[in-house]
Amino acid sequence: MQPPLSQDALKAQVAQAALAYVRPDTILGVGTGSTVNKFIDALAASGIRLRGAVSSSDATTARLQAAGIAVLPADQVQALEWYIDGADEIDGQGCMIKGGGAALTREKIVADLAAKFLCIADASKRVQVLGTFPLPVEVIPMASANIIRRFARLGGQASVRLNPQGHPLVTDNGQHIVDVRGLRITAPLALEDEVSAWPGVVTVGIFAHHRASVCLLGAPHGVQTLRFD
Ligand SMILES: O=C(CO)[C@H](O)[C@H](O)COP(=O)(O)O
Repeated sequence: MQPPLSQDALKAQVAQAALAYVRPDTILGVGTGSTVNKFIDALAASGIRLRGAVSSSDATTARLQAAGIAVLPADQVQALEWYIDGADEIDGQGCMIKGGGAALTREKIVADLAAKFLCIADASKRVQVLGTFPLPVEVIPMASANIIRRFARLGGQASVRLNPQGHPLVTDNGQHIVDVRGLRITAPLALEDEVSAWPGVVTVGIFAHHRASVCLLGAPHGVQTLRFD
């Protein structure tokens, strides 16, 4: 009997499958994370030539450039057909929690440029209700204590994310991340709207307004395609 595929192998599988959505000579929005890294590697090895990519983080920019893919500034691109990114959780409507890699703000900005969002994830990310994964929120540091209190009133336990040195993690945008545990997100659109309106919130990691159009889910029996439009 074959040993079960590792999470890493499942990510590699969906990264490879995502190549079918890449049209040569177009501009692609590219997310952030270990699954996307595998996608960038697969794209580089595929020989598919892009006009360029719009990147969602400094880490992705570096990886794209190392792969010989031109990175175009987001403010010089009017529209994209596809944005390709991973997720920390995805529900049955294609709504997602994102931001485990602290790149949620630029991810949402690039996703907003795109007509369609292709989510690539291993099967462990598929959930019935969002919220087991701590919800990341990018915040302006002076607002974090108040935002933590606001989440407590909603029943969530929030804390500022620390870097390996024990200091608040600083995002590519110079801000902090608050991670919220204990929320059962049954109405993702409403919660995205509510938290987005709080003073000092830069971006909440609920992607309901920018939910996935298609999700390629890596499972032991192969890649499953979920369509949400
Ligand atoms: O939102 C993200 C980064 O901010 C990532 O898409 C998310 O954390 C999934 O990452 P991975 O592909 O490493 O599992």
